[in-house]
Amino acid sequence: MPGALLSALPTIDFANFGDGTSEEAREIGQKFFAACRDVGFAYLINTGIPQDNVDEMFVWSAKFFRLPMQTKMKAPHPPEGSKHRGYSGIGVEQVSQMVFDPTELAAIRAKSPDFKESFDIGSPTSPSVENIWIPDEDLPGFKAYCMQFFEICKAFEMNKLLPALAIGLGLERDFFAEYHSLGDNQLRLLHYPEAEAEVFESGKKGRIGAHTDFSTGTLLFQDDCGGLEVESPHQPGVFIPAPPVPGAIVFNIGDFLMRWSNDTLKSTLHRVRAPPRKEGDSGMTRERFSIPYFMSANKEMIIDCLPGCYGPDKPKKYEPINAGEYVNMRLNATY
Ligand SMILES: O=C(O)CCC(=O)C(=O)O
Ligand SMILES: [Fe+2]
Repeated sequence: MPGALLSALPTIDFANFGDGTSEEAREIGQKFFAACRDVGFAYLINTGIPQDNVDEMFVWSAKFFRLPMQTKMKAPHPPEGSKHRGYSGIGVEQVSQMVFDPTELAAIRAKSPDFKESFDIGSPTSPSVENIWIPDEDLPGFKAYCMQFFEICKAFEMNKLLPALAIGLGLERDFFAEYHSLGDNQLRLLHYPEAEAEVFESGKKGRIGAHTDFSTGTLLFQDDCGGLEVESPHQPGVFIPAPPVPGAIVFNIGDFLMRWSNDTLKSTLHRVRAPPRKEGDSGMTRERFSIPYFMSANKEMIIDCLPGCYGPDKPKKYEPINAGEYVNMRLNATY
């Protein structure tokens, strides 16, 4: 029973969600909504995403990151943060929390660089940004599998996840569909290399600093290394472990949906730390792989406060905003 292994985060079981029209589906939606409102994070189980596909994506990710640097650099991430595609080497991206001032950003980067490398992939039909691939002969099959996995995530998003959220919010099952119809999402392969435990303990290097995600929500697949932590909903500044659970996907709300919901749903701070040393360790902290899939609204959509999230007792806190402008503003601050 996976539930017994989980941390303080709630678990949402999609087994009986079906097409989202049954009474059981309504209950799943309500439970999911409560998790997004109270914690902003949940483990999702029985999503219908086959574990074999997830495992295979991790195999491809490891093959990609093991390529020589000069091969990975055939698909370099452009300097603009908003063109979030291709390979970023160690130290290129520094996650920061709502800091937009260049001097302040430079100071954060210099202090404790996120020790990770990443490869970003978007929809092949994205109207705004094109994918950047290494030549297929350098890793035959890689591009095809990434695209297949992207579609697997998108199917779960469109057929189950967004409908469950809509139902939980008391909206029509398909409410979010037109806002996310273009699937302008981002699949990100992440690799945190191994290093001496001491460099993490002394703060010379970090894995990923505390941050919130920008967009609607994130599906996060992690390997068995551990180290993901989520800010406690009850104690600000206290982080609770979100350990890997076989077969479960971590889900979290992003800032965009928090704003859209008039702060009803929570975009919660999270970070990745090196797992603590264990007796008999060699003094090296092992490498870690993870694969977030960020779900975004179509860039041209203007979003105003979600129906049901405002009223006489809860006035609208935010002006309507264009989805693309919002996300670009956030992305440009990370490069
Ligand atoms: O590597 C992880 O588990 C977390 C990654 C993450 O939070 C992110 O990329 O936004
Ligand atoms: Fe994140």
